[in-house]
Amino acid sequence: MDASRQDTEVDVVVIGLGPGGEHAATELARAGLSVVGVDRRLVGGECPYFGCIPSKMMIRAADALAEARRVPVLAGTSEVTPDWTQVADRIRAEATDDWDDRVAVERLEKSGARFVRGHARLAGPGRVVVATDDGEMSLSVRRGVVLNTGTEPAVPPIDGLADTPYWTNRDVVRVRELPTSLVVLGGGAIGCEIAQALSRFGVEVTVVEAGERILGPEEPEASVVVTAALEAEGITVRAGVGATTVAHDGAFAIGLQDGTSIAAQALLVAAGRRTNLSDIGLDSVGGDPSARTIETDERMRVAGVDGLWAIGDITGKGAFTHMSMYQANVAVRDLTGEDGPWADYRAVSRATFTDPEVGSVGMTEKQARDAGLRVGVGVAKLEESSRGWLHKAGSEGVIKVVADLDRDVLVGATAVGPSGGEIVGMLVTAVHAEVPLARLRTMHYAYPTFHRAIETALAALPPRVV
Ligand SMILES: Cc1cc2nc3c(=O)[nH]c(=O)nc-3n(C[C@H](O)[C@H](O)[C@H](O)COP(=O)(O)OP(=O)(O)OC[C@H]3O[C@@H](n4cnc5c(N)ncnc54)[C@H](O)[C@@H]3O)c2cc1C
Ligand SMILES: NC(=O)c1ccc[n+]([C@@H]2O[C@H](COP(=O)([O-])OP(=O)(O)OC[C@H]3O[C@@H](n4cnc5c(N)ncnc54)[C@H](O)[C@@H]3O)[C@@H](O)[C@H]2O)c1
Repeated sequence: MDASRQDTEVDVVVIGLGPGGEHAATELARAGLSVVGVDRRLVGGECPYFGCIPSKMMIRAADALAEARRVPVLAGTSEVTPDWTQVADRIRAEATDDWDDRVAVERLEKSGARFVRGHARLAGPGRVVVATDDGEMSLSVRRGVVLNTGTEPAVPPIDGLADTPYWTNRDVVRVRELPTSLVVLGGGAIGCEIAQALSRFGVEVTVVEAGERILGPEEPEASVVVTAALEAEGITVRAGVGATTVAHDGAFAIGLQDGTSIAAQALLVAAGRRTNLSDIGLDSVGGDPSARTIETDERMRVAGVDGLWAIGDITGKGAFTHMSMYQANVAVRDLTGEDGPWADYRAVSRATFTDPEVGSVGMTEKQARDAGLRVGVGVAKLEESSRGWLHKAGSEGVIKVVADLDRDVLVGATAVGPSGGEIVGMLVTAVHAEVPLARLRTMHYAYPTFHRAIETALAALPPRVV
């Protein structure tokens, strides 16, 4: 069938069905709008098939190994024999259906939305063209287009790299046989999480980070603790040095800026993401196809373009699944005529699932100082808390709170340690709801919990400036 003759009229087209796009299409259809959702790959996007879910399955398994290896410190002896087959099988069977999105497509269609697989692009105001296997489909849009086109792995222009069989996150989640050695290029969230998981399965891992420290966007205290933890497990962390050459001749040889070279059986490129904005026809509506991110207002409307919304990683507000879903809800409220609440980014939270885990919310100390706030900082070491001392093996961590001393509220916080991403939860509430410091200092903190160290960090804050 030649689909080019079709010219379907719909209320909303969602281009890209990452977590936010899938959610928005579903909710808009449930609200009674006629919706077409388009994806050129898999419904659900990066998170369920190549990102959060398979990587966290690796991490869950790797953490079980690490915990078993801690038995000799606390409870006797243990013998651990890692088997990657279980992880590879679980990723196929439980997470990705072997990278088949049939269930997600059915779920979407059940909501009343129509799904089209193909590459979509804007073709002027109120018009979307989709290139499908059956030809071109033209859609005329009454209410609006929601962009949720997400990202691709960014591959740095390193001499020789493009010609080698390097991995990105999309390859490593499919690995059935682990290599004996691995270089991870990039010490961000992806690099650190995967490096530690594979190392715990016996792979010899080196992390190469061009920036001065791994987990650069987090507080420096978090980088210090995580670097020490990775190194204690035998991972080599080479921070402050970029790769200049890559060659492959059976094995990889990675040349670094300082003249040294690392040999490894596999190479994972985890050097950031490239947003999918260049090939979606932004110029046809007056947008900039060369932009790295797309500017949106508090309702997720694209600045300066009528009838266009954008959500998810492409908005540059935090490349997280929960951000994509949050923004989807905002866009749905706007498209269905609700009166907010609109997007608020004061208390964006995130968790990096290394062990120790890094949970954080709001501003770092540097961001708060750069914003001109009168900043106070309180720090407590987790291993010095009662729970940390009891926990013993694997108790390293830190709680850091960042206060605006003029307003007497927290504007940011970081919890590094066992379950750091869970501990930070109460601090997310404190930042979001602007709970006065006096209240936080005088509430109950159960003994002996990890979160009780928050009370110690708060006590270390300087007094309010009046
Ligand atoms: C290894 C890894 C681990 C991660 N772990 C976490 C985590 O633990 N927690 C967390 O919150 N986040 C995590 N993330 C980030 C998370 O995956 C993303 O933030 C999340 O997927 C949201 O992305 P998105 O909604 O912007 O779109 P994406 O998930 O990137 O999806 C975009 C979709 O748009 C489609 N598309 C693009 N262009 C077009 C077009 N022109 N036409 C049709 N379709 C198109 C793509 O095929 C894709 O399906 C991780 C990412 C990676 C890579
Ligand atoms: N737990 C989570 O929430 C989670 C987990 C993984 C990914 N993510 C999201 O996915 C996004 C992408 O993750 P990422 O880790 O790829 O990106 P990132 O931008 O966080 O980190 C990439 C790192 O690679 C380094 N780098 C860049 N070029 C390099 C080079 N040539 N040599 C050496 N180092 C180089 C950068 O300095 C940076 O530290 C993140 O922004 C994050 O929001 C979230």
